[in-house]
Amino acid sequence: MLSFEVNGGKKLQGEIIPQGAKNEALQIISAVLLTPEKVTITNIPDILDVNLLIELLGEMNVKVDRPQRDTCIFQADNVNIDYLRSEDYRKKSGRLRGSVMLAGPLLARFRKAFIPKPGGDKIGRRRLDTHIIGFEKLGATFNYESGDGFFHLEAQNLKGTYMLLDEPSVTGTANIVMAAVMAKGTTTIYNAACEPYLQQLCKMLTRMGARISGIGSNLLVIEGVGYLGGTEHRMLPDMIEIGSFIGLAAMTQSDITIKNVSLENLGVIPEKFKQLGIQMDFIGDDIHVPAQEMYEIQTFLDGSVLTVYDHPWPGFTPDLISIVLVTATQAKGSVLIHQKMFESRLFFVDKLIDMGARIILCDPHRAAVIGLGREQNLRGITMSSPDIRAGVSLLIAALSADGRSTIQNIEQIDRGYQHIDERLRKLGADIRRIS
Ligand SMILES: CC(=O)N[C@H]1[C@@H](OP(=O)(O)OP(=O)(O)OC[C@H]2O[C@@H](n3ccc(=O)[nH]c3=O)[C@H](O)[C@@H]2O)O[C@H](CO)[C@@H](O)[C@@H]1O
Ligand SMILES: C=C(OP(=O)(O)O)C(=O)O
Repeated sequence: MLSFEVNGGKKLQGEIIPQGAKNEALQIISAVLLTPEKVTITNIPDILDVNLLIELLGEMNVKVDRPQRDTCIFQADNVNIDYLRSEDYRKKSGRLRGSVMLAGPLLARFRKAFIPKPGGDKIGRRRLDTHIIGFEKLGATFNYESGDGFFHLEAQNLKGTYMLLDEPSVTGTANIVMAAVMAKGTTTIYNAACEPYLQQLCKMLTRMGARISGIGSNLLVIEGVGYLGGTEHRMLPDMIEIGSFIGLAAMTQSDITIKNVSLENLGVIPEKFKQLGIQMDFIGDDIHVPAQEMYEIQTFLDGSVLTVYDHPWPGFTPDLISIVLVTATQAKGSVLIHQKMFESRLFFVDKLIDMGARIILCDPHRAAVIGLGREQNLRGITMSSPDIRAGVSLLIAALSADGRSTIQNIEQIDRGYQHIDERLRKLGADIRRIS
């Protein structure tokens, strides 16, 4: 098990370029299965989850040429579907959430798919109902085999229909969209998720020949087409990494410029960090976070305590709730953090409390943070990273803390943050990867 050893308390300085977006990459790379032609994808993040998905495609006989680390040329002209029934596939795909999105394109193109119990963060119940019910509405039949733990899906003909999703599931919407692009007739998806990840997917599919309207909204209308062709696609910068770097800069009193952030695709993210009192300058498409001694959490207009909660896009993403929480521990003032979507994502606060943070975990979904206002620094400790975003939050805490911290189980962090130790060292951090 790998760990990070961090000597905290150093002020960082410099520029950092965000990686390509993890959650977009998982959708986009799954979509290459929709065509036998070449698809070139750039700005691919070099992270565990994405590399594993690329490996899975390779095992399925998809040709993968990686001329540079951030660029892949895929060609799915001779796909081996049988691999999907193998023990190897079950094991590997069970290590990431994104593998579930292979099902939509496989159904669309090969009329059958298998979904093993997907992996990803253990942050609460993560059901697949939206995916499966959506596929069923398009005409697929499924059966769950408890013996092998697979959902088996089949569809002789996929037929467009109207559907109102029970919740705007991100991967669920992506899956249904990919299944519907080659269905017969018109599919209308209401209560669709509309994160930039999905907007990017729909734009890519459109370039491949799909006919999709309503992109960016929660009402997608898809006219099925008979064939999709090759294309090129460039991933947006990872908005979760960008938010993480804003929190990191404020918490460690660092002067950091986050380059090429694609501000227009960040939604309310900068605003939420502003509500914590963090000063930012927007220079072209860069965000400059100047070194700041103090940041003071705003109140609501009537003077009541601020609440930061997650909500489907264009609301605030649940993937930045842990980062906001840790950043608030050194602010002046108080905030209630409400993680509505996932029920096991806030338990990491016990480690922050051990480090000296003032936090009351009200219940699994809510934590009240009473900012220390730099009256005292956090103390370095040994801790383990329970999930990807909690892991980075603990890393931010460790970088700001007095003394040495050890963060174990950093595979969780490596799932989604590219070469994070190297990149932080370039900013002046004292961080080492140890085994
Ligand atoms: C690979 C990938 O893209 N992962 C992201 C994706 O996961 P994923 O697509 O798995 O997450 P879903 O959007 O399906 O939903 C996540 C959870 O939130 C609940 N839920 C969802 C919508 C809603 O309106 N109310 C609600 O309570 C669901 O029941 C589920 O438990 O979206 C999540 C929610 O943004 C992110 O945390 C994950 O990083
Ligand atoms: C929860 C996350 O990822 P996944 O859905 O891949 O587990 C995340 O990126 O914060």
